[in-house]
Amino acid sequence: MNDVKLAVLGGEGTGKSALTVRFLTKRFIGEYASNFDSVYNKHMCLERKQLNLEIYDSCSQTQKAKFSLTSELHWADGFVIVYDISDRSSFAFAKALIYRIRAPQTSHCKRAVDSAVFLVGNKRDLCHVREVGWEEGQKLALDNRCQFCELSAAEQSLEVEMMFIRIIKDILINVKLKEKRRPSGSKSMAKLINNVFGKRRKSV
Ligand SMILES: Nc1nc2c(ncn2[C@@H]2O[C@H](COP(=O)(O)OP(=O)(O)OP(=O)(O)O)[C@@H](O)[C@H]2O)c(=O)[nH]1
Repeated sequence: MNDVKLAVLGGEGTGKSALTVRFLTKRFIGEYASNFDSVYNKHMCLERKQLNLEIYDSCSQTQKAKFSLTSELHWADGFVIVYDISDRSSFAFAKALIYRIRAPQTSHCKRAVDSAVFLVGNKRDLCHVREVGWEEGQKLALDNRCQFCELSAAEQSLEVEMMFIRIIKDILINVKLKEKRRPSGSKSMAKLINNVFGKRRKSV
C-alpha cells in the first residue's frame, strides 16, 4: 500500500476547499468552513496500485500566520498551488509559495525540492474578469518544474479529477525513482564487499 500525502495551498478564497471537495465528492457546494485546516483521507486504486491518499486543505488564515511552511514541506509528497485567475494578488501569493517550495534551503526537508507541484489557476468560469493571463501561469509553472492547468471547481468536475490524478501519478513516479536510486541494504553490502575484495583479487 502506497501512502500519498498532498497539500493544497494558496491565497485566501482561491477555491482550495472547493477543489478538494469536488475531487472527493464530485460536488461543488459553494461555501466552505474556512477557519481551520482539514486533512481528508481517501482510499483509492490507481493503475492497479492501492493508495492511501491524504489531502491537507490549508486554511488561508493559518497559512498566513506561518508562511515558513516548514511542517507542510516536511509532510507532503506533492503540492497543489491554487490561485484565482480573477485575482492578481492570489497569483503573487502562489508564486511566493512555489519559490518557497523550490528554494535550495528547503533541500533538507523531506522531499520538497524534487516534489511534484501542480499550479492551478482556478475560477476559469470568471474569465470575463480575468486578471492573470494563461501564459503567465504557464510560464511560472515551466520556470519552476510544475505542471499547470486552468480550470473551474464550480463547473468542471472531470478536469478537477484529472488534475488530482496527474499529480498523484507524478508523486508515484518520484517515489519509484527514489527507490531505484537508493540501493537496498543487502545490495549495497554486496557492492561494498565486491569493491574491497574484488579489486584486491585482481591485483594479486
Ligand atoms: N466562480 C467560482 N467561484 C468559486 C470557484 N471555486 C470556488 N469558488 C468560490 O470561491 C469562494 C472561496 O472558495 P473556498 O473553496 O472556500 O476557497 P479557499 O481557498 O478554501 O478559502 P480559504 O480557506 O478561506 O482561503 C467560495 O465562495 C466558492 O464558492 C470557481 O471555480 N468558480
